Amino acid sequence: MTPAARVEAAIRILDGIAAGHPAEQLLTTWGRTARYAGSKDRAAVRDHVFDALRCWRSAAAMGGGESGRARMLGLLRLQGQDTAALFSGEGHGPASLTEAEQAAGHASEGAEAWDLPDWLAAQFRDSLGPAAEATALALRARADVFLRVNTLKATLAEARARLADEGIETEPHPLSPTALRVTGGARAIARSAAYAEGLVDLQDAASQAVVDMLPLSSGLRVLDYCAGGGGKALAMAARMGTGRVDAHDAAPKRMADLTARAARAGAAIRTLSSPRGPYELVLCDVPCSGSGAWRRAPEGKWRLTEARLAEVQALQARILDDAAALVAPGGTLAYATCSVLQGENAAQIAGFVRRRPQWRVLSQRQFLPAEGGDGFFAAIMGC
Ligand SMILES: C[S@@+](CC[C@H](N)C(=O)[O-])C[C@H]1O[C@@H](n2cnc3c(N)ncnc32)[C@H](O)[C@@H]1O
Repeated sequence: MTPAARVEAAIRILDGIAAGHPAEQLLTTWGRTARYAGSKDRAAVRDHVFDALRCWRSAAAMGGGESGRARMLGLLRLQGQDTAALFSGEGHGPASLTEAEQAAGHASEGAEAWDLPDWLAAQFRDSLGPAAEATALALRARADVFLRVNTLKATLAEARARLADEGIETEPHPLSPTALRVTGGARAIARSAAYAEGLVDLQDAASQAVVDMLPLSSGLRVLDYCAGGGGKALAMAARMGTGRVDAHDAAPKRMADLTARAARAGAAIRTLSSPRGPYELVLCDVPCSGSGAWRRAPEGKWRLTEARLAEVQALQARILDDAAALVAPGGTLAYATCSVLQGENAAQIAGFVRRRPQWRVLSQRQFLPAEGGDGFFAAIMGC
């Protein structure tokens, strides 16, 4: 495909997103029909679509309209690309720019420049104060790819060397002693032997840093109460060395791959449908707005509503109450979100200790995207 044809494909997908269809679904459908598209074409179209989702408002402003065509035009202008060459009507690309399109478009200000809906920009300001702007702007850019070195199988140096042999370049990252930032060859990770043999796993650096905060040691009875795909359960098992982690999720299907992932990693993880306790440590990595991870999943910015956020916050409080009942006397309850919003983070924890005064907060930390990883929050509580 020509660069212009890739732009045309992205325009059609952006129109589908504006009509309410999920981006992943539209990309899959396009991929099935576009048999002429090679892997580089698919990656380029995907990048256009996700770049536009990250900059949905500012791209529309810069392109002078809300159609897929206007947003793509605005995005390319923001990126400093030659829009006349890409909108020339040639090479299966979009039709030439009209005079009106050439004259339209403006630079953004306020919530538009932050690429957030107005109500969320206000939440960012209330939650993050002086860090709000930098956080919003960081979420407009692509995320780095991070690996977690599985210390059950390799040291950091061994993993880096094995990855380098397969053309994957990495560097350590200050957020976690197990984190490697991928600086080259990211597309080769999934088919690399280092990955297949369980030396490394894909996991954001701040997600790893959350696990680093947990008081883990081998022999502890540990439960990951909201295990999902098991990223944190696997990291916990690695930290514990010989210990075992119990994993639970209200939607057990989400743990479907966990047994195979644990086997690959050499980690002892048992999935349970109704954990009984007591446990010395229970982690609740709760469902959340995902606002800290909007670089990776930018559609969330535009699909989240105030009503949905309130529902999620109520669910987080219920999960905390349920999980607390599984902790042994003197044990630890840990809470994590990939959110930067106060109502899901410090305010949620303040509400919990008000409801359950026997619990006290031992530590809590907000990780922001400006530190390199996703935005995460973690609180460790003891009773
Ligand atoms: C943020 S995700 C977990 C991600 C996972 N810990 C990881 O690191 O890969 C939150 C999970 O909580 C689960 N969940 C939702 N409601 C729950 C509940 N009431 N009890 C336990 N898990 C719940 C969801 O199904 C989802 O898999």
